[in-house]
Amino acid sequence: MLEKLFKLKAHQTSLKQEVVAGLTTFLTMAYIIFVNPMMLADAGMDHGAVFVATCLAAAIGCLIMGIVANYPIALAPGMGLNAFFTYTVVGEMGYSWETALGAVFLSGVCFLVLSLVKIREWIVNSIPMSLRLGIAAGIGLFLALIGLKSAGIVVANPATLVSMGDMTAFPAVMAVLGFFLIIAMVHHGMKSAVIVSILAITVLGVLFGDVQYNGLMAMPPSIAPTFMKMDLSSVLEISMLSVVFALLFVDLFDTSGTLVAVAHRGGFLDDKGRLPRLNRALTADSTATIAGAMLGTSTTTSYIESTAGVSAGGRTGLTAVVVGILFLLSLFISPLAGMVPAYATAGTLFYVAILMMSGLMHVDWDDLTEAAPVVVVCILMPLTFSIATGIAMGFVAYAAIKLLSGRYKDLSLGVAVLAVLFLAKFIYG
Ligand SMILES: Nc1ncnc2[nH]cnc12
Repeated sequence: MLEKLFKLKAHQTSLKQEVVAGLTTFLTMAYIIFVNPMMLADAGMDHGAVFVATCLAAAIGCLIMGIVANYPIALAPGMGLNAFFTYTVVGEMGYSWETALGAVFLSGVCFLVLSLVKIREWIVNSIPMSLRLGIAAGIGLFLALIGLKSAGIVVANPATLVSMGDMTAFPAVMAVLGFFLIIAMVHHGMKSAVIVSILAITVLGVLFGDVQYNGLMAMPPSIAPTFMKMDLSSVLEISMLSVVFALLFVDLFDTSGTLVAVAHRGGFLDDKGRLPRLNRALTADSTATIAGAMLGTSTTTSYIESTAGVSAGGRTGLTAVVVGILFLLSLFISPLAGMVPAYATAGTLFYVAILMMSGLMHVDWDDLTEAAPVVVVCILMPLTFSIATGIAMGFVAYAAIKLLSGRYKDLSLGVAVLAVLFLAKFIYG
């Protein structure tokens, strides 16, 4: 049956190879089980319920991707997208988390429709590569800042805006240690580096009496506080539509970039550089977002960490199915998830920042008209504490710079229209 469903022989793989690949991918992305509930709890959501929603949304995404699209690509609620949900939509714009979940739901439905009618490809292709790279890197810097702030390493300063916190305080020391541990372990090829670092720092927290030990395993907590709590009543307001648009937009870039990167690593692209069964992969992605919003989590997306499993030999959807099953089993480790302190995951955020910034090497730094908008996005995204603002400023900068430099041919209609819309939003609010 496995052979019929996943065509293991045709993909020159075996059950054992796929299970090892699935375990590898899971270990590299399992940090989301700890980070996501912590991040969404900042938006006022129930930690236990989000923990369950995170595991279930990831499992649903992985199982659909594996069984329907037959790709070794795993999904989970995305970093960056969860920060946008908590700090921009709820924190800055003041919407309730229920309304924000409604916006996630609607963005998932729009993504599904766009994928089915193939407009998605046109939108993504009309965005210049430099802006796509800049957006990924900017999200990375944004995550790094969140990590530094949560560990007390970067603190507010009325004179200079920000400055260094108390580096001898326990959380700061632990965060730095966790980060160094990850880098050293990754350097030595340890696939489980991130999760080992999170657990090691949590154990130190318990040993030093900073974290209370609550046990490791238990029946899953109730999902009732977030299940079907999304509120769709205000998502049709004009200001909310821009949130839906931003969520859709960020997910669009995120997913496209991730799918291409993973497919590239696995050799799944055809001779024209296209991904076969792309629509099935996108359908899995958007369906998982819709299911995640109903369960109680921010946007679910394809994970770049899937490249770890592909490097370990994962070639078919069976890898993703193994990851999905492991996320289901994770439902039983909620006491451990509840114990992990913020400083144990701060190093992880910084590490993800490094992964997301690596694309900057492909920017044409000799062409100022390409490099300048990239830097605008990268700097403004963390400093305005908003992914959406960073993206919008990048588009405006790109269009203005290309126009003033006389490089009209580089300016596609899509970018020009978006730049005008973003500019209007800055002016009229
Ligand atoms: N938003 C995201 N996109 C791709 N891979 C990720 N890994 C963690 N967050 C991710």
